[in-house]
Amino acid sequence: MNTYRESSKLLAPLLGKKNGPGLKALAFGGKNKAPTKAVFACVSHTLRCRSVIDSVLGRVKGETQVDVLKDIRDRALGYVLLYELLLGPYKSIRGGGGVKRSIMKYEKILREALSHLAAHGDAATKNHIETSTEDTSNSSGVQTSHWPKYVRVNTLKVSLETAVTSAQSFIGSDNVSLHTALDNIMAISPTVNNLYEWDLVKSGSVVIQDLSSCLTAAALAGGEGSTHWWDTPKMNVFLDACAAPGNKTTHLAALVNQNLSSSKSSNKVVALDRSGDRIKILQKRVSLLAPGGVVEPLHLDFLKTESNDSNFSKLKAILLDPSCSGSGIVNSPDRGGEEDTPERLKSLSNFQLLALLHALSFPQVEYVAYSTCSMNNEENEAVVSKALQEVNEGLEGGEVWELRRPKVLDTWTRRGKAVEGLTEEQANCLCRCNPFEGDETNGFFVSYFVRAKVDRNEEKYANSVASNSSALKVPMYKAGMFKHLMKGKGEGGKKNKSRESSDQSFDNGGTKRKAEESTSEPHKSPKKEQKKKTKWTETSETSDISDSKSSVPKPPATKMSKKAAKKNAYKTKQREQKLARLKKKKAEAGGAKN
Ligand SMILES: C[S@@+](CC[C@H](N)C(=O)[O-])C[C@H]1O[C@@H](n2cnc3c(N)ncnc32)[C@H](O)[C@@H]1O
Repeated sequence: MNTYRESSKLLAPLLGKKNGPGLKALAFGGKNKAPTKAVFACVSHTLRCRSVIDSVLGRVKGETQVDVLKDIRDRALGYVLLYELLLGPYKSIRGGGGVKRSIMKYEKILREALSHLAAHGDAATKNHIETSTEDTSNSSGVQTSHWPKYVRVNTLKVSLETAVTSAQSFIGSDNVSLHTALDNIMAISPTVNNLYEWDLVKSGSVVIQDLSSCLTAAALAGGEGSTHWWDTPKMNVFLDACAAPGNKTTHLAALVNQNLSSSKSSNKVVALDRSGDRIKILQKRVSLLAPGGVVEPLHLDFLKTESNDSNFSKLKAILLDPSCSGSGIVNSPDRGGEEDTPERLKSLSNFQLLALLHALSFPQVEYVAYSTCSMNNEENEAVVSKALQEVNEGLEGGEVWELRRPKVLDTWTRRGKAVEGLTEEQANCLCRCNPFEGDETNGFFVSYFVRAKVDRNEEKYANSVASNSSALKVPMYKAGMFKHLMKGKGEGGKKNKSRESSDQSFDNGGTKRKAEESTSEPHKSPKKEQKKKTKWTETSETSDISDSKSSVPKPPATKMSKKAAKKNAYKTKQREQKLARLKKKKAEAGGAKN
């Protein structure tokens, strides 16, 4: 469902009429299906703030002769989006579309008009503006308004230094810091509202992306620390198995193509998604963020891929960020009131396990990173534990998949849980983010697997943030460091006036996600659940995901000696047994859909 469109449908008859049925009567009194909680809330807030929106539009017209809604046919949608942009909990429009673009052209003058009314308007207007921004907690109950906004520097297009200098001049040095967790991530003051107007955002040179969503590609590319196994003369291929809208894909492409030795050819990320609509979004993002062939989008079901596919001959590593419950996403009201039922979780975790086992079954693959933006053990540690157990049963000859602590995330403090089947040591290899316990990110989970034949490298990894910070004279981010800038704007002040979201969906992509896509959260639910899910886009970007019927991965054909052939026959038998188990699981997974 598309929340903005649904809201505009409900709002339209209420905008024109003075004497007609009210919102509740329209919403719940007719023959139509009752609106979702999110749609009802959106319309009721828009109606409550309508007089403020009209005053803003009036002032803009008076001052600049611009009629913001003039070219917008669906006026109700215009009001909904204006409410979201100026007065809603996130002060931004999630998702993309033509109406958003028409409105965003005037964002600056609209905000100026609102500020003027907040300072000089009549008492009723001031009261409306104030009360609309008072509650800074979102539907999950987590206070996010003090979180920094995370900006990933897209090193395929711009250097960190250029991005920092540009940020300092666009939004002011006081608002800019480098996050200490990873290289090339800026933490921007939450008081900054106009990131989408920044040239570097528009050109894709930097990406607004939640820090948590940057962990997966970082783990895969930097798991072995600064020993970059992918910096070989020949191209290495990475697979992003569930890639759309492409935040992690483009991040990975940037990571594995930076600081390459001069004789090195580019590395490539093959990006799969089984949703036709979503792969189109990914293609758009790739052309902006990672042009030049370093990403190859493919509309394919990962579960139906085979390891001997010609696309995968140079494949070494897989990033797997499959559909999940999204229970870690706290800065999106889409989550409001949604319950993860046991059936839904079971279906999701079955699919996640299948996908992870499939990734681990590619004989040429040596590294796998598996992540979700879920808080549930069932989708995280339990999947990892079952996958390890299952995959290693079928392997022989000293080969074993093992969990490793990604070196690039060595200093990350929140670790995984030692659920059944995992030791404390293994749990310590896993990374989690928990906004309910104070982390300033969405909830997230990352695991990193390595084929044990790969030599251990005990090098201690240290990222470059400290040296970048001193070279560029930009501070390193410390939790709460922007609080003094928020006096009177959020929970730091007496009244909670700002509830800027960290805007990270695209990851919460770009699609959260964001520039356009970044805002239409890519996550994820099984097909039947998807109907219930809220999409904050003007145009529905539905998934065409069909029931996954995975085909069995086949080992690649190779020439071999008699001994090797015998060994291979044994391996094949083992693999067949494993695949039979997989198939059985899959049959049990049944309706496990996106
Ligand atoms: C959580 S989203 C991925 C978000 C993405 N990694 C990012 O950071 O932008 C999961 C994606 O997996 C896709 N998907 C689900 N099942 C799939 C399958 N069997 N094969 C390929 N893609 C699949 C969904 O369409 C969805 O786009």
